Amino acid sequence: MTTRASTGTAAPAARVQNLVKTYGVGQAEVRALDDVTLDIHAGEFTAVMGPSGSGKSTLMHCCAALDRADSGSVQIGEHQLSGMNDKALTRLRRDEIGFVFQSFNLVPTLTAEENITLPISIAGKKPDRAWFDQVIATVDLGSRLAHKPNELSGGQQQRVAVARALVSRPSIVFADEPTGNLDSRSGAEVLQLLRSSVDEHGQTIVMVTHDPVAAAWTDRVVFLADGKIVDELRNPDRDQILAKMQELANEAPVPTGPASSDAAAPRSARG
Ligand SMILES: Nc1ncnc2c1ncn2[C@@H]1O[C@H](COP(=O)(O)OP(=O)(O)OP(=O)(O)O)[C@@H](O)[C@H]1O
Repeated sequence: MTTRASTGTAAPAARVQNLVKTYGVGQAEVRALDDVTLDIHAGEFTAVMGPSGSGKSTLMHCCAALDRADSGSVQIGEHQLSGMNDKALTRLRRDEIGFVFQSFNLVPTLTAEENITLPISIAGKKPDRAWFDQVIATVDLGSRLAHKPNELSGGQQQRVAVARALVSRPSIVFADEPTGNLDSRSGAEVLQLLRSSVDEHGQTIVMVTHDPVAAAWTDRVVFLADGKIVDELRNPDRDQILAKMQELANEAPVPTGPASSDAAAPRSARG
């Protein structure tokens, strides 16, 4: 693993304050985010972990301007999301935010290279050739750039997706379970790529993951439980992360209501 990035002292890449998001009403109401306050430091690789249903995806979607919270605020760089209309949010997502999804989300009819340059083409811009070449070199796809997604392995496809996220030089990249569909070797290649984009290019990355091995590649792991930030670890190793996850699973309230062997199982067993 490469050297860790130093702790950011600059303005945060993202600032979340008192964020609340509920789904449903009345008896069915779920408080997916319950007063979350969090700074994402620029130039760091941050993991978000927590039991299933703890609010990780909701937090990610609200931060990435894919969903709106009920109250509280999200700031990406200098941009305060709450005051922005849909058009401005679309522009913000295009210009400032990169996404990597668990399912790669590549366009099957385009080559790897065309997929990588697609967001720039859609924005009506030309790729900065020097930066494009650097990204391609980091992704290490060699002669595979002319291949279509179905001619690439899962790991190669995800590296294309990471390159696509990086090529427009977003101020922040959100990765939702980026290694969730990969075997451990391909997953490690993708994590190495994310890590080196932080170390070598100062990229800011936030990654949701269930996997302690993946989280051990990051600078900081933030833990969510029941919609709240409950802890964080800095430069953790896999065992520390595992221990923290176990602790959270043990602390999870035992659900009340009709007895059911499945519902009574610890959260870790259900997730
Ligand atoms: N569209 C929705 N409608 C109703 N409830 C929702 C919706 N999306 C999420 N929830 C609920 O909000 C809570 C948080 O969900 P979220 O998907 O953010 O959790 P998560 O930590 O990402 O879970 P997982 O690890 O299983 O993906 C859960 O109780 C979930 O059931």
